[in-house]
Amino acid sequence: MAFQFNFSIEEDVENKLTPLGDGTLTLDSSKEPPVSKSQNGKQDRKCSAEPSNMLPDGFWESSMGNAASSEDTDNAADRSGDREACEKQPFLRVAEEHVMPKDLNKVLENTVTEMLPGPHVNIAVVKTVLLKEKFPGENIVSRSFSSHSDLIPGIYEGGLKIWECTFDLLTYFSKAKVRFAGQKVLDLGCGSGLLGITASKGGAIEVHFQDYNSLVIDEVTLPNVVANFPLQDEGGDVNEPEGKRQRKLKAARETCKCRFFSGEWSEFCKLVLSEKLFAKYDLILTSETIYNPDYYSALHETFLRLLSRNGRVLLASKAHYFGVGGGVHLFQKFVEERNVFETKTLEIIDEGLKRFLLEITFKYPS
Ligand SMILES: C[S@@+](CC[C@H](N)C(=O)[O-])C[C@H]1O[C@@H](n2cnc3c(N)ncnc32)[C@H](O)[C@@H]1O
Repeated sequence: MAFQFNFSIEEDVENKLTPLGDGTLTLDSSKEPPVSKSQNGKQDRKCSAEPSNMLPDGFWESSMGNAASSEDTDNAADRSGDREACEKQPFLRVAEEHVMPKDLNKVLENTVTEMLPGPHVNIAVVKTVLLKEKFPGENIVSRSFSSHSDLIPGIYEGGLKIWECTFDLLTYFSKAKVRFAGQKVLDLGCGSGLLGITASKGGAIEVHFQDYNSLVIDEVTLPNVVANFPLQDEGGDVNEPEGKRQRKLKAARETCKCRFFSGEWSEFCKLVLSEKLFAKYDLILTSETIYNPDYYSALHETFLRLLSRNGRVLLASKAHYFGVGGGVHLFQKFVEERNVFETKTLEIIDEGLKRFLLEITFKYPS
């Protein structure tokens, strides 16, 4: 199955892309093993804030503004400490919460919405047109295009497009009649956010979306969520038919129960755990997030710290990721060695590139 892009880039921008230097990896494992362009297959990971030359002016500041508005003073102080620590350790991209904009129509500006093809009925996907004026200079989109890579470790982790294991999990949800009702769900490494959106539509009480890149959250995840719960109150027309009013209320409730975070996993953990009333997740959904063995420790720690004792992780992955070296068996071995969780194979999809669906639960639930 070919990967489906849910963004496009203005032609003019594409024409002006300049080739990148070392450090990019291609993960298009559906055809042939990709080539690592760097000598050691890696690039120094950059710290916290998007490097200023990769984002539009004011982009970082605006997401900082969002974060500040959602945190109390103590937490904000903690976070600034995190930022300093992060500046010293260039491995951690600091986590931020992205607040849902009040005017949801703005979120869908310059986008075209389509229904997801195939058996995954009822999910709208936004095709985002990333305009040159909005993202001047170099950014993760142009870097991804210019380097012909699906990710740039530590800079762009692949969330701009929908990866095929997402479709495997969506299919599994319907086949296995996975229940979301009443659950607190995390879509970890969400990209398009289709897993979390499905959970929300299925009655989850709260859904959190996390992606490494703030651009992905703002330009892909959030628009997709809004496109799936599009109605909002436009001023409370008293003559509005009851049915329409009820639908608006329902849509508003759906969007309210979603929260959005960007940042590296251990930073994300710190951010959510800093909330006094944080309740752990009943269900963590995660697709194509075990490609890089360097991240296994942070991922395992995230499950450990954020999953409720009786909760479960549903993880979808290719058997092996050429070029980066991760894959199902390596990750299962890593989990076994830590002896905290057990993994169960739910399904093996053996068409094209072999893919796995795993369930991960605590070995000793309380
Ligand atoms: C290959 S993409 C998959 C996106 C999406 N789940 C899908 O299936 O379409 C991997 C995702 O994992 C997240 N990710 C990978 N490594 C991460 C890390 N160390 N910290 C935080 N997020 C990470 C990225 O945000 C990215 O969206």
